[in-house]
Amino acid sequence: MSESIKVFVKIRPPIPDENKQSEIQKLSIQVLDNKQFEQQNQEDYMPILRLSRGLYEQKDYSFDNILGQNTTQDQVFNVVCNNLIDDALSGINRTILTYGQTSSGKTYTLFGPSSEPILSGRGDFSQINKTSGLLPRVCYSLFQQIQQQNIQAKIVLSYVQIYKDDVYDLLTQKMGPKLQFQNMQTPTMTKISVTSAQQVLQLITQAVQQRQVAATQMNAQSSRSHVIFQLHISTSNNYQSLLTLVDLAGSERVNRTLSSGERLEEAKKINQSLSCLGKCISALSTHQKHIPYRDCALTKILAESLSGNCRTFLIATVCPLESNFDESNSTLQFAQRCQKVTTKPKINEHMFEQLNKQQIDYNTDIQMTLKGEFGVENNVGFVKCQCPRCGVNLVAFDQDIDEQEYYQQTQIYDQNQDNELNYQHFTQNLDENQSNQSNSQEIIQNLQNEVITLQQQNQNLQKMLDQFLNGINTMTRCPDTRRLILQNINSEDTTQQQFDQPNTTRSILRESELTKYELPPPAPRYTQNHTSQNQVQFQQNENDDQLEIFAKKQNKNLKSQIIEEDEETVQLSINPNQYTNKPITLISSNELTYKQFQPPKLIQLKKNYPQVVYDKRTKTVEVDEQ
Ligand SMILES: Nc1ncnc2c1ncn2[C@@H]1O[C@H](COP(=O)(O)OP(=O)(O)OP(=O)(O)O)[C@@H](O)[C@H]1O
Repeated sequence: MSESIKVFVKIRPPIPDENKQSEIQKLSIQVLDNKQFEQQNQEDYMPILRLSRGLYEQKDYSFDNILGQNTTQDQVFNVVCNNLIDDALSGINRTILTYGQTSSGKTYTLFGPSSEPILSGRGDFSQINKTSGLLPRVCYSLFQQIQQQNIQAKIVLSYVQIYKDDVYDLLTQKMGPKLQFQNMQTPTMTKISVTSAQQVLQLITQAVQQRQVAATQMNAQSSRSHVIFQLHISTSNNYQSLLTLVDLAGSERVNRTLSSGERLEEAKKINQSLSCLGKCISALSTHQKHIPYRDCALTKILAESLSGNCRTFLIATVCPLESNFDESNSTLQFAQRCQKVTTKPKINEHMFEQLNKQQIDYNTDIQMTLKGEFGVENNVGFVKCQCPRCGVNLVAFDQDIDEQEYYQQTQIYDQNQDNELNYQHFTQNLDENQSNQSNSQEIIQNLQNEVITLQQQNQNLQKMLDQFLNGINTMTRCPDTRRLILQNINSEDTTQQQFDQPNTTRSILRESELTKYELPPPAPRYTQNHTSQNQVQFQQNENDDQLEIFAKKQNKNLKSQIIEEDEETVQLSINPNQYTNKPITLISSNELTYKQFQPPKLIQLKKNYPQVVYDKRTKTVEVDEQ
């Protein structure tokens, strides 16, 4: 599963020189809303750091954790290395990088102050001091946990520095030749099997002399090389992991460090390699296809930590004074980009090989005894042997090897490695695309479900519309009234119509809908039969109740007279002169005191008395003119 690089910011306290300056310089970094350490490992908590210069220049950043000026080395270890050893012993690769401007406290964070025994070579490194950095703490913690968990582990140490873009072994007695890359990412470095924290620290201390450190204007002990410390761990539980701690050389503005000569050359190379690292991080954070790992030795070695099978943490170190505003800002921007980079840590398993070599004494100078095989291969002499300490197979070819051919072979090899790495990235991208695709499918599925729900709602609305239209039919038989209602419906929709369809079409639709839903004429409940020219017979429909019929013409009472009324028949007479060609409605009215009558009845009407319609709702009978 992919996860983002975790980023911590460590603010160095002012150091003695700066203390004098800080009387005239303001501090530029402020931590807003920083919780207590116990609360800081909560997943969703991101403390905020405010960087400011003067009154108006202000930038806020948030990170996984911010380690303020007063944070002790112990607290740094607890926060940054939380679960680190558990991970390493259960097959998960872990990397910690320190990044920041020169003199911001990277070496201090990782190793401790320059007086620390592993840096000075003096004193007792067989115990942890208050100021000891992460590296000795990790070593002690690792071996302690192995002992507590009662597991067997084979641990192999490698320790290299990258100086002016060349890789040098730090586990050899004196600075040897630069190392070649045996593949795209790994130089052919010495690996020493170790069995205790003290042993590791002793080897580290021996390497101090070789580390490229020099005084600059900004740091009396400035690292002029990137240092990479690695422990290759394999356990009897059949897990295998790589623990990497990197102390990067600090970026420096030459006009501030006032470097010249050799220091200037070093500074250029340091800045160049940090810029390569920055480009890789930019490309990774914006999901570019090509990541320029091959541009420098540092990024070649860190490729796996930056995007591959590794859980990676970055500690961005910053100086507190306002005079460092620009450098701190650029460090924090880099750190922010790192938060967008993801790696894919996984559990690495392998068959554990029992340690069967006799214990080798490392306390004295390391002497290698090589026993090997000599021979000639493709006209080139070689010697093959195995390192008695770590069991690594070594092959050395005769110097006469055709350099051109060797160079070409290396190029092809590197190219293959490149392709392999690009292929890995391609498959990673493919994985991401596939997961995006499955997300899209999920979205489509949700949309389809929504469509189904909407269709159902639509059906319900359609039913309601049917009922409504039926209602209209039932309420009024009068075509004019219906038209009026429809017009009203249409006029309510006028705004919608502008976007929808022309008014006429809508009307037609409504009319046709109405026609579609028109029921067989419900009224009169008394079917009208012309029994003679001026006589209408009403016959009660089945299941209908009794009906009261009164006559009214517009608002005037109809001056009709009951001609005859018996059980079966009512006959009305209407004055022909008064009511010819006018609509006549038979309604309930007190003025005409009809009693209920049982159908069928006869109503005597004018001869061209046209249509009689009974309106169920108003309980009236309408008489339309023809
Ligand atoms: N947390 C701290 N407490 C006290 N002093 C510190 C702290 N962090 C750093 N320092 C001091 O600040 C100075 C610079 O620190 P350090 O050498 O670790 O910086 P750096 O980032 O590694 O620099 P460079 O990139 O030049 O190697 C040293 O004197 C160191 O002792």
